[in-house]
Amino acid sequence: MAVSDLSFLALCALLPIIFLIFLKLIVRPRPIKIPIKSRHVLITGGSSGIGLALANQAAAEGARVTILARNLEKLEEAKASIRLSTGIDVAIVSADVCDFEAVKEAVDSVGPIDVLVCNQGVFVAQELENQEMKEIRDMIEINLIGTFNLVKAALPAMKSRTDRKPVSIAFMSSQAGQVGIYGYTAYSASKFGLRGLAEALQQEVIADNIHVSVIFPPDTDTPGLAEENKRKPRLTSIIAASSGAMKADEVAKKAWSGIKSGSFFVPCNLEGFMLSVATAGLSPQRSYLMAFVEVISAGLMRVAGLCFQWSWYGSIENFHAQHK
Ligand SMILES: NC(=O)C1=CN([C@@H]2O[C@H](COP(=O)(O)OP(=O)(O)OC[C@H]3O[C@@H](n4cnc5c(N)ncnc54)[C@H](OP(=O)(O)O)[C@@H]3O)[C@@H](O)[C@H]2O)C=CC1
Ligand SMILES: CCCCCCCCCCCCCCCC(=O)[C@@H](N)CO
Repeated sequence: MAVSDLSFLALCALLPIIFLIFLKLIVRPRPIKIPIKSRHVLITGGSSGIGLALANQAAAEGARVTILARNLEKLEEAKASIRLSTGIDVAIVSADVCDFEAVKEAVDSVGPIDVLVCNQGVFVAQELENQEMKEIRDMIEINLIGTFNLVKAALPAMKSRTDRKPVSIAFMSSQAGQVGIYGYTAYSASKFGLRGLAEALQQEVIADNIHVSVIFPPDTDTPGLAEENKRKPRLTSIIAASSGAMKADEVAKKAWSGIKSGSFFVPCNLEGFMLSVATAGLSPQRSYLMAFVEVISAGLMRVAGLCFQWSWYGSIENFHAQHK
């Protein structure tokens, strides 16, 4: 092999390293750890499904947990089930996230929060044409406006805490908050909204050492999903099946590991990882490695995304052909 060939090879090997150094200069660094042991964690929608799994795991890790939801009986049941599995008592508080005054009162009554997980949510899959305005309003009100109410109520105390330890605000979005899916016009709008809220909020609160995370789960086995499945458009199920379903415990595990490392995007499975890379846009990124993966695979991920779209539009076409 000639010397020039060797130096060319060496350059090829060096390029990624040079590129990583360049990324290190432009990506704002600081790996971070947000411990939850002995800290106060408020989980909304903590009486069922993913929220209950989040509460269970946080309690097991030694966090002081409060769960918030509307129905007091369901909250009591959740509290009893967490005690049964962990031997630990969580605090419960009943409030409707749509009512700002009630949220403020609830948040003030539970004391300063270190980790706020806005997980409450409702979902009814239906073509926009067939969906009631009431269902559309509920999804926007509970999933999006309710989250604004929570952040507005909790932020003042979070900002004025005296220790400067890192704290977190996390939002439960959905893979349907990264890509629009048939049957989810209102739901996707509410979940895409959370991303906008999160991106802007992160810039506003970074100086207070508050770290924002957005979690994007696929279909997850919960009471909410069982209810949704009773009347789901066939095409919604077909398209959503592109991403493998998960158990609530698995989603909670991914969510906690993302929140604790201060990750902005928290995908939950392989498809979710691909989706997060494909939709990285101008989202913040604190991991050089992930930034590197995003940059070098951007083109390829666009191709993969187009293949998915191609297959989804194929399913839609087939469906209409069969139902003419
Ligand atoms: N399951 C899935 O397939 C997926 C779910 N997600 C998201 O994860 C989150 C949790 O979903 P999941 O566990 O399935 O839902 P569940 O329906 O099982 O639980 C929803 C929780 O939210 C609470 N809640 C609903 N409305 C309000 C309200 N107005 N004020 C306060 N609390 C409220 C419920 O309690 P109560 O009714 O008593 O108020 C309950 O605790 C949602 O944001 C959902 O969009 C994301 C992707 C997939
Ligand atoms: C670049 C390649 C990316 C490939 C992956 C594409 C997969 C998209 C699947 C979207 C599934 C949406 C599920 C919504 C779940 C949900 O929120 C409801 N159950 C209501 O809660």
